[in-house]
Amino acid sequence: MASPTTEKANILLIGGGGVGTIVALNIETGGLGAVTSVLRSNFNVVNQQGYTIHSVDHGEVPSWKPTKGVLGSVPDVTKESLPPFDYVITTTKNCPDVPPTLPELIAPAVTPGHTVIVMIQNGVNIERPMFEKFPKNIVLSGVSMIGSHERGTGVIVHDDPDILYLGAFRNPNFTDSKPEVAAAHAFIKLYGAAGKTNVQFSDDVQWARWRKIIFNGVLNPICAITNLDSSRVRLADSLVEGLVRPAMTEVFEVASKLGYQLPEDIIDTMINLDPMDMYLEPSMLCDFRKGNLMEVEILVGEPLREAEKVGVPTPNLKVIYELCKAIQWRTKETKGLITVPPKRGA
Ligand SMILES: NC(=O)C1=CN([C@@H]2O[C@H](COP(=O)(O)OP(=O)(O)OC[C@H]3O[C@@H](n4cnc5c(N)ncnc54)[C@H](OP(=O)(O)O)[C@@H]3O)[C@@H](O)[C@H]2O)C=CC1
Ligand SMILES: CC(C)(CO)C(=O)C(=O)O
Repeated sequence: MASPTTEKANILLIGGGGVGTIVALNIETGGLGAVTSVLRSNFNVVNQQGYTIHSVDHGEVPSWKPTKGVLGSVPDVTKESLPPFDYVITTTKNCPDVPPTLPELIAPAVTPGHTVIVMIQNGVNIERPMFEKFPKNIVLSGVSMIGSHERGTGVIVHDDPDILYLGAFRNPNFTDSKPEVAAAHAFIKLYGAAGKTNVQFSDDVQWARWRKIIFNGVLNPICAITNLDSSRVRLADSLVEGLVRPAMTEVFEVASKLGYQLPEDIIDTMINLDPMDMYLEPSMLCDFRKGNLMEVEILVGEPLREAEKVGVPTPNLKVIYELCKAIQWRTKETKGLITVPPKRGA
């Protein structure tokens, strides 16, 4: 487990978009961690002028940068003789169908046996490839209920308060879970130090992830496929009873078969998660509208593969998955990640 090497914990955050920026701001405001953020498309703008943040929790924050600055790529701690990072926080979109995979991306910054990896990302089974690549590291799970998006380059609009359920994934190579639980509490302390966020310990991170996947595996992709925000999905004729509820019921049954007993009213809770007058755009719809790749595999593919393993029929989820994969395929073609054979006569 990381014992901070400097007075403040030395933190690398990878992916400074909607969620990552607010995560970095929370930590810096609390004063117990010093953050370096690795950025991609917004690197030049943020490097030159900082972020412009409109936050329901932090107010108006102009020209903001983490104290250790921003980088355009993941630093290699061994080659660059850098002090080890106590924490590497992942807040990118997680798309294992597009290389590099997340473990490959973060590897140069991870010190085996020292760095605590904190995955503040949606999805189920996301820890499995992490433990394969980093068998000696602690990996924490952050299930975030925030609403925060990058609306222009370096412009973050955070309009739904930050609630984070933080706990430890079980590393199958560790016999004792105590260091993992201690690491979760240590991170909660530094994350919540500013008192601007609602961060809570989660003692069953798999349960928390299967609870949230009822929303993220169904409403999120349906919003993207239909190009409708979640309020319009709820208003649109028979879509809720015809597709949303049946597909959520399938995911509920998969979770039950796996041993995660969710509350009986979870489906209604998730359908009505956000106030109607919020017109919430879930993250997959945001990606669709920006022409970005979507987290199809960790949000829809994994629940479906689990369903197949435990023998739960999921005909609705299967159709949602195939349609999402087709959208993803189209985005990959637009981005030049795949090419099709030339049209005859062209
Ligand atoms: N937004 C929300 O309100 C919520 C999101 N979540 C989850 O949080 C996670 C983060 O989502 P969100 O903040 O919305 O995502 P965003 O797309 O807003 O931000 C992700 C950031 O990561 C960057 N990134 C991606 N790959 C790399 C890379 N290789 N190197 C450096 N930077 C990279 C992206 O850059 P680029 O612009 O170049 O792609 C982007 O700036 C996801 O798992 C999401 O499902 C959970 C709850 C709510
Ligand atoms: C549930 C919700 C909408 C916000 O926490 C989300 O997880 C997402 O946008 O992906």
